[in-house]
Amino acid sequence: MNPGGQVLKQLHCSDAIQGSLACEMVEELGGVEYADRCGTRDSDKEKQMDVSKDIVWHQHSVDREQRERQLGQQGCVIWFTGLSGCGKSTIANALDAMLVSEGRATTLLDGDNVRHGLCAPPAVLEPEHGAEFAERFGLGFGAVDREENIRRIGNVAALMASAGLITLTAFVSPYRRDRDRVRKIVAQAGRASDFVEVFVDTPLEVCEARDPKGLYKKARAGEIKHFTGISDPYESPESPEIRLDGGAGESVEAMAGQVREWLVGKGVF
Ligand SMILES: Nc1ncnc2c1ncn2[C@@H]1O[C@H](COP(=O)(O)OS(=O)(=O)O)[C@@H](OP(=O)(O)O)[C@H]1O
Ligand SMILES: Nc1ncnc2c1ncn2[C@@H]1O[C@H](COP(=O)(O)OP(=O)(O)O)[C@@H](O)[C@H]1O
Repeated sequence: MNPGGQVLKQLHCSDAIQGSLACEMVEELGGVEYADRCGTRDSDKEKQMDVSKDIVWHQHSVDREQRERQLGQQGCVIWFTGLSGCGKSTIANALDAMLVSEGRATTLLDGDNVRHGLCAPPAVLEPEHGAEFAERFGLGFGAVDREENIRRIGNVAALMASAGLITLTAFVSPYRRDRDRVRKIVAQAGRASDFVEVFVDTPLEVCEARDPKGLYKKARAGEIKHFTGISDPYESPESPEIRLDGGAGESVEAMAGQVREWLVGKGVF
């Protein structure tokens, strides 16, 4: 990677972050906010820029194929996306239970849960790590924070798929670019077909009527900023592998079954 070159100038911010660039280099790419939050801040910037050259990929003796053979399935990422309240968690949870009852090895990453740990907000980090750390690494719901949230989850999901697990994820993941980046990460870790985008397409009115956590009410009252569908955008997938019509009165079991059938059809197990 040539950090000063034209090639980098064309990169997106988070691609540059993966290359361990210093704040100024990332800023140069146009991502000032992301750079300030996530770029390296060490005084010895020269050394920081060279760090990537000192990291060498380690080839393990147990490879992915061996793990998959042992489990009798292909690792993959089933990525549920949609508005808050569309049914992502409920359907992913039903599918998870269905697959586990059949002896499949799975895992389920859910937005609300992951935001309690790996992607915790600043207020959760501050008591243990201090204000500066919390401000730098804690995540909220602005576009850059969602980008980092999905980047972290995408990498974790790819690692889990590499371990042979059927990895179910339920995140709003409202931005197409962020989802497409995860698709790329997952494909690079395995096969192009390993990323399965499932769009839970439930009309906003239905989600808002459900409002199980009272968040839409708060968003309408202006108590929550950047609320997807109300004061923040949701970019629908253009060509998801699977589209579930979450507002048509179909049962959760039927929709989970639809995803299961798709996996069977693709030979995942
Ligand atoms: N501003 C705003 N916008 C959307 N959602 C919000 C917001 N604030 C809190 N919540 C709650 O957080 C859950 C979404 O977290 P995610 O990590 O999935 O979001 S994202 O993928 O980074 O967009 C989401 O969970 P689900 O309702 O299960 O989708 C909400 O309960
Ligand atoms: N197909 C469905 N039909 C009726 N209610 C549903 C359906 N799917 C989900 N629900 C209900 O809608 C609410 C939101 O579902 P949830 O899975 O939490 O959505 P999300 O994870 O997308 O925020 C829950 O109360 C759930 O029971």
